[in-house]
Amino acid sequence: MERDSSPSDQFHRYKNLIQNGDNPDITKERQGASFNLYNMQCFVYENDHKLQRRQEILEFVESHREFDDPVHPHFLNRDEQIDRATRKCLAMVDNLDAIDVTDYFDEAPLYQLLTIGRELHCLSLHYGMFLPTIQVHTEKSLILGPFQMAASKAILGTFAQTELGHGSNLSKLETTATYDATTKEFVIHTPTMSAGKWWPGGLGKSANYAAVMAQLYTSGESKGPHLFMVQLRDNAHAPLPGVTVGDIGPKLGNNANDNGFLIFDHYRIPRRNMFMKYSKVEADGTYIPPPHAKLGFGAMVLVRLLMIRDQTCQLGAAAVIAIRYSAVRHSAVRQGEINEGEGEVQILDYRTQQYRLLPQLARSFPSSQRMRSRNSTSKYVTKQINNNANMELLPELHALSSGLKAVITWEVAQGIEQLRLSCGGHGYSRASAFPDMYAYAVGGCTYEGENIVMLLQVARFLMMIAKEVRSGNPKLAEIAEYIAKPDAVTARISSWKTCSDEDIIHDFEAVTRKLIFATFDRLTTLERTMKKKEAWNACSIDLCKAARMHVKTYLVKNFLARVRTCEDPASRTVMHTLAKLYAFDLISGGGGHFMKGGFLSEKQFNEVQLGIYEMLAAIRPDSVALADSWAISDLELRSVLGRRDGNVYPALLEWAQQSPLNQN
Ligand SMILES: CCCCCCCCCCCCCCCCCC(=O)SCCNC(=O)CCNC(=O)[C@H](O)C(C)(C)COP(=O)(O)OP(=O)(O)OC[C@H]1O[C@@H](n2cnc3c(N)ncnc32)[C@H](O)[C@@H]1OP(=O)(O)O
Ligand SMILES: Cc1cc2nc3c(=O)[nH]c(=O)nc-3n(C[C@H](O)[C@H](O)[C@H](O)COP(=O)(O)OP(=O)(O)OC[C@H]3O[C@@H](n4cnc5c(N)ncnc54)[C@H](O)[C@@H]3O)c2cc1C
Repeated sequence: MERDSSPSDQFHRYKNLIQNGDNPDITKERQGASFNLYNMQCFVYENDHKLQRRQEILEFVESHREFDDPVHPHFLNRDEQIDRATRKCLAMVDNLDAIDVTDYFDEAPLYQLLTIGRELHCLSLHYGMFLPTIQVHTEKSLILGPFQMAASKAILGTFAQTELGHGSNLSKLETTATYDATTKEFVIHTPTMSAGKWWPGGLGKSANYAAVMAQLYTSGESKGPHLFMVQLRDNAHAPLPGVTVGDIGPKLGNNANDNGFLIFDHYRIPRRNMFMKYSKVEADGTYIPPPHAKLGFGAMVLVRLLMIRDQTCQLGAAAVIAIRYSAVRHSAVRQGEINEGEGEVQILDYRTQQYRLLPQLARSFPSSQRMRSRNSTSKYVTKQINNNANMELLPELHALSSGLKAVITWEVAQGIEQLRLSCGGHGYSRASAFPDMYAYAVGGCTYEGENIVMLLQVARFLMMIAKEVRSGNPKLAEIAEYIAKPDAVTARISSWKTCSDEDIIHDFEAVTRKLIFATFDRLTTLERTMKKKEAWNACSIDLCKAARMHVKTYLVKNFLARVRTCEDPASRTVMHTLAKLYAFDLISGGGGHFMKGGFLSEKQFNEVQLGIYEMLAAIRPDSVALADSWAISDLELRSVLGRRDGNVYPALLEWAQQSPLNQN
């Protein structure tokens, strides 16, 4: 169809009307901050070295043309998305010298975000689970070969555990690995349709190897799920005889990843392909059990820890976008004026808007920071296990990683949705980045352990502690010491300005303790008339509530403790208010638990509510600077709404220009 002027011409006419330079509102916000941004950023990232590394990695990526996107990824179809991600992955791993590849918590995820964006891709499982599985589960004397092959990409692997019929319940996986002592091989087989592997990332097209979880049978006996290194494709990348493999189709998000299915037909692998660091099958078929039954699940524990940090950063990025946008957006209708006649206001000035934004911003800080010390805990535990077969800390680490994974992924997904809503219509556009962020984050509620299933693992740990405390002989892990403290009758919380950190912690601990023991009592009462598993099922909603509260208490305590380490007084003051807002918001949301039995009085509850309103007002002038303290570049953010310069409207027009529908 002929037109007088193309959409592109019209666009350029608009664009010329728009002035260069940062949006004046956002500049004003920055100038009004009560703290020094650099000091705050150093606190957020622990030290200036980490901050400097962020900048160096950004500059490296920006200066390499192979990381450019000729077409904006939002406008690609699935094949093109996979091609793009694969091209980027190759460029990424060809330049690994740019980062410390062992830094899985900071440098590696940042590098990946800058090069590819928020996507699980064809190498996510290779780096995220296959390499860690080799590291954690291969005997020291044998590790070099497979590790070097995997590290150099001579082999590309995935982690194939979930099946069509079973994902959470690992004990019921159906794929079998039957040892044949005559040929010294394992026979890997898919005995039923529901035993087909389903979901592994990178399996559909990319991987040629997999760490496969299968039920081990040796000398005619079942020994439970074990891991095996299995080659799937030949040198020409065709599936090997006995292997059927393919892509499972499009999903809610992460569509650049070729999640796949896998069926084995009596497929043989050498005996040494069993990962034998902890459990073994000797040549004659003798089985040697591991020092701890659950060591085989170690790679999952590590990835849960990685996810906690990764997901929290998504919430941080979402808060940055929504806060910056709220600073440059004015409400367009007359009713929007707070004081009639004084003109339009920034939407950031609405108290309801602050209530949508600032608790999410607060939520994004504690878990990201704690993960730095969790990283050292996990290293410590791994060392203990490797050196002394000391398993004492394993249950604590399992409970903690499962609980944090469940609570944080849920809060991140909910938070991103709340922040999307706070941006009105533009939040619904993919240009905002919210849809991709949400699709990425919500996947984390399911993979690496479905959240309810994970909470129930925490509850197992808590019920065991409660039983020990009641028996008067507790051996308490550090994270559970508070469970043995004496009962508290009344809450200590008061006005946000006067109540101390100790008061807040006292109340959180007391409420969580009550919840744990109330659940424990209900469970033990039910167990008198029901089978144990039936009683557990009947109690499971309360068990999840107690587990959630335990994790939230942990997060509140750690946020407050971390704020105390901030050396810059101005930054500490703002962060302290943010930490209190975080705690008060949790109390307000969980009011039922706090007010039960009159623990928190109505007067105190009102003070909590009022405190929230006052803290929102107190943080408001610093909100853009607090968003900036995440030190996220535009390349990392990938959001038109969250641009650092605040020039949202021309950027939206420019982004829309790339729609293929505007090309003819
Ligand atoms: C440049 C490079 C760039 C690199 C960037 C890097 C960034 C990476 C980012 C990450 C990307 C990765 C993406 C990942 C994608 C998803 C992958 C998957 O989903 S994969 C698939 C993920 N799939 C899943 O996650 C499946 C989830 N399901 C499970 O994990 C298990 O079935 C279960 C835990 C639920 C039950 O276990 P089960 O044994 O069946 O049953 P019981 O309940 O009877 O428990 C008995 C006892 O065992 C105990 N215990 C249990 N586990 C552990 C442990 N780990 N430890 C210690 N203890 C443990 C438990 O406490 C209990 O103790 P007690 O009370 O008796 O004392
Ligand atoms: C994006 C994505 C990527 C993935 N990547 C991989 C991968 O690379 N490799 C891999 O092996 N897997 C992968 N998975 C699979 C993932 O690990 C599983 O989906 C997950 O572990 C949940 O298992 P399920 O799907 O069987 O859910 P189910 O266990 O069937 O859960 C369904 C419902 O049942 C409930 N439920 C289940 N068990 C219990 C219980 N004991 N008590 C109470 N409620 C229960 C759950 O809470 C949930 O509400 C991926 C999944 C996704 C979404």
